[in-house]
Amino acid sequence: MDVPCFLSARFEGSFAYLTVKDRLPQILTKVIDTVHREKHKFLEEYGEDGIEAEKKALAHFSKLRNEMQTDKPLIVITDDLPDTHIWNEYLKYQQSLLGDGELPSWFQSPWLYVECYLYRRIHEGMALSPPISGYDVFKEAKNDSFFQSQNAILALCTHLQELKKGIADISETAQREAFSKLLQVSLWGNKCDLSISGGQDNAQKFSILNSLESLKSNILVDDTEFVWLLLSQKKGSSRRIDIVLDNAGFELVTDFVLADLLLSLQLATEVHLHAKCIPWYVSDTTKQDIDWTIKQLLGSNNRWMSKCGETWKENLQKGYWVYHENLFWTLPHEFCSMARTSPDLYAELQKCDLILFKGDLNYRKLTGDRKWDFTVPFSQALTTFHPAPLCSLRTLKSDVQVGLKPGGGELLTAAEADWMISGKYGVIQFSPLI
Ligand SMILES: O=P(O)(O)OC[C@@]1(O)O[C@H](CO)[C@@H](O)[C@@H]1O
Ligand SMILES: [Mn+2]
Repeated sequence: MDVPCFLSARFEGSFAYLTVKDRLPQILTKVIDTVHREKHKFLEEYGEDGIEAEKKALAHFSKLRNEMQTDKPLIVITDDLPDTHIWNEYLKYQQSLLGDGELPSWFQSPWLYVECYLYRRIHEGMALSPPISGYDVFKEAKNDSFFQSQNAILALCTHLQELKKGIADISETAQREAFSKLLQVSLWGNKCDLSISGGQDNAQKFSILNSLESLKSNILVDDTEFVWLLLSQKKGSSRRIDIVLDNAGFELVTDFVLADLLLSLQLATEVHLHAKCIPWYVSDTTKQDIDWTIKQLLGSNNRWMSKCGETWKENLQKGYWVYHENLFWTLPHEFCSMARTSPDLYAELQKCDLILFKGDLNYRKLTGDRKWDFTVPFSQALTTFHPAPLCSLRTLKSDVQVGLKPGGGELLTAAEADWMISGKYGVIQFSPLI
């Protein structure tokens, strides 16, 4: 099957170009500022070794920023982590795709590759700077985002606990309505992403529940009915739903609330959560973020928030929720390569009854970050990636979108030139197991 070309910064004026030219350097500068500000903590904790390490990391990041801003060739990664060889093999693969003498570079190579490569080089900078290697350069921003979203989190936890009080007696229609509402909350939670904002505050300041009705027209593809039909059949039977998480902070709470409801409505008997192994795309969730978020809720003086914290901690302890970690999620690979490059993960996902993919980067990897026509069916854009029935919950923050009705994309472009990158629109897009 012919597949279109990759999004790339080589297309001047494209969103990829503006990202590599402006936003990624902005994100890297915020990393430099953050590590610089932590100097006194590194001194307190590690003495002079901490200061030397901080200097080494800053030098690494400054060199990295210069390489990116002057479109230098991409270079091998020199730390010695479990995925280093995979990244360096991938660099060779990217080079093999080019003509003689050409080298992969920031503005010429596929956007998906160079953006993922940036975050892996940031991690390299910390890995090469012991004893501060374990410091998450995005932690402060992720924590702030959580603290700025307290009102929205409080409203959501209250909503969930009130709903659960009478959940055993509500009608099938009310159950479907409750599910649909929290699926939309999880979708719009994806707006709170610190990569699109260049690391600037992007927290959820008010209760999202009151906005769902007004946001409905911004859902460009709503396959909730297909998801509901899949899950409402054989309720109570053993069923596994996986959530490939995206951002920490408010979005992570919306995903926990959805995961809680899936169990409470007996739409699932186990929910598996996939987070990132390393700090990624500024606000993506790591295991430390999961533990920190639940601890914050547990310590809340609000009864509903602390109740949620207790339940979610217990779900993880008792195996109703299962945590997974896999290097694949922080590699540059399109998901259609998973069966070949990460067969263990693909086999794991084949055990699922449904996989929920959160966010824009996952959507880009699902569709290969290619410039598909808007009307190409979602299942077709997945090409060979069909481990299980899957649904993307994604707010549009990059210029790739499939599965629209004829003329839909063109109408939106005529009305709002930035409809694919503003985060204003979203999709609940389903693909059955084919
Ligand atoms: O995956 P997320 O958190 O929804 O979004 C990630 C993102 O902000 O980063 C990239 C732009 O730099 C795009 O994929 C998208 O805009
Ligand atoms: Mn993200």
